[in-house]
Amino acid sequence: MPPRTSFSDTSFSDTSAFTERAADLDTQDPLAPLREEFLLPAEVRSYLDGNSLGRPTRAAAERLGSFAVDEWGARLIRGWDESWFELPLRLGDRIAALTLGAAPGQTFVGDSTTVILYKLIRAALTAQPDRDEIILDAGNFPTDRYVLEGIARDHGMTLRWIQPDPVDGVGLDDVEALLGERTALVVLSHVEYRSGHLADLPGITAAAHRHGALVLWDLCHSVGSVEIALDTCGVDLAVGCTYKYLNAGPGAPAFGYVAHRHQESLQQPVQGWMGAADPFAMGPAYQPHPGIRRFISGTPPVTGMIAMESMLDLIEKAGMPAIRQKSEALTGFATELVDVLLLPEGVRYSSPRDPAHRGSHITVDHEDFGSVLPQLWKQGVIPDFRPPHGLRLGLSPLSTSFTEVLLGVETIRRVLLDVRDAR
Ligand SMILES: Cc1ncc(COP(=O)(O)O)c(C=O)c1O
Ligand SMILES: Nc1c(O)cccc1C(=O)C[C@H](N)C(=O)O
Repeated sequence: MPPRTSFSDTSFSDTSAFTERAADLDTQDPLAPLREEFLLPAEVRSYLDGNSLGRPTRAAAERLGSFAVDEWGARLIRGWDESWFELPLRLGDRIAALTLGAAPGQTFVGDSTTVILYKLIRAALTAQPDRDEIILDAGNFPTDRYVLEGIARDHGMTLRWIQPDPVDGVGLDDVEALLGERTALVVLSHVEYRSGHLADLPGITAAAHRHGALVLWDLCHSVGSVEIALDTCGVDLAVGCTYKYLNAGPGAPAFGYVAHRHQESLQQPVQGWMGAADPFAMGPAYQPHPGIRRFISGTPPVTGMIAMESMLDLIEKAGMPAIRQKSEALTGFATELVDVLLLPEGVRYSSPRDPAHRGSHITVDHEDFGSVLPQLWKQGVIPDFRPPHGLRLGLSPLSTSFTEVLLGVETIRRVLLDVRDAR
């Protein structure tokens, strides 16, 4: 029998239909073999949190061990000359080529997302002393908002807040309504961390430029799951974390992107020795390195970068178009399941219904989800929770199967009913 195109004709009692459909989707998935490249511990029955922390690849686990023994252990300080010094820019260029649509020499790896946000925002403002307004949105991730609040406080900037639709996020009109000749910078997330809404990056970037403003995009929830074209769209600045869909491991350093046309004119505020023109000259005064390296500050976190190379290999093998296609299929399947299994139990959507308008996660709401989550984790089903009542299903395209999604949503339904019955 051909796989069903939807569950609209299926009652929950026919769970075999769901199981059969999930199995068919996994069989037909051209990227399914790549899932075996990840560590898949049996007790994790359904991992739905790759947009917080991606699974490790098997190769990363092995690579971390050999790095400790063969490089750190055997080469010691010689490792810096042999490979580590170039790592931030070599990995930056790889991330750029594979996931950002960016030419070489514009992307570096190092620091946390928060610290790079601070450095690039400060650099953008210093370059525009005659502009004193920043556009941001109340739905952005807290670290973005907190960094901007601190900079506004310390440097006399006015924050122009967008109050976005909780599901449909920041729209072009929202930004255009606040743009003006005093706008220095627009700071937004490409994919919204709670709803998963996918912003109109090209349109908003062009609108900001029409008013002479710069744009900084936070790519944490899009890099590695959504196709991005920073150079083509004329993006000025971008930042993204590597521990979500780039599977670089907890606390792995972020990347920063600075378009070539800005590099000479931007001065980043944490001018450390590793961003100097000749770090080991240890000269009397700071002279910035002529290229993207000037945005590095101190010693880059080499150990934290080791794991990401093997994930970049998998992304290179799969290609971002196929990865995005799998992502849309996974979130599309998840919404089909939510429609049949969860909406009847009072669960509500907090994400756009159209896969083209969202990243690789969806959020559903119910007042009991705060109590449901711990039970799910105990049963090896691992989404995460975002206030006030949101269960977030993060579907990493290369490491998530359709069967895993079905198991997850079915378990969410069962635990939700158990929690309700226990009252
Ligand atoms: C949009 C966004 N920005 C930034 C961060 C995190 O910043 P950091 O890596 O500095 O904790 C996250 C979550 O990890 C995020 O979702
Ligand atoms: N980034 C995180 C972290 O470093 C530790 C624990 C959790 C997280 C997160 O999931 C935050 C993430 N950016 C979010 O979208 O909520």
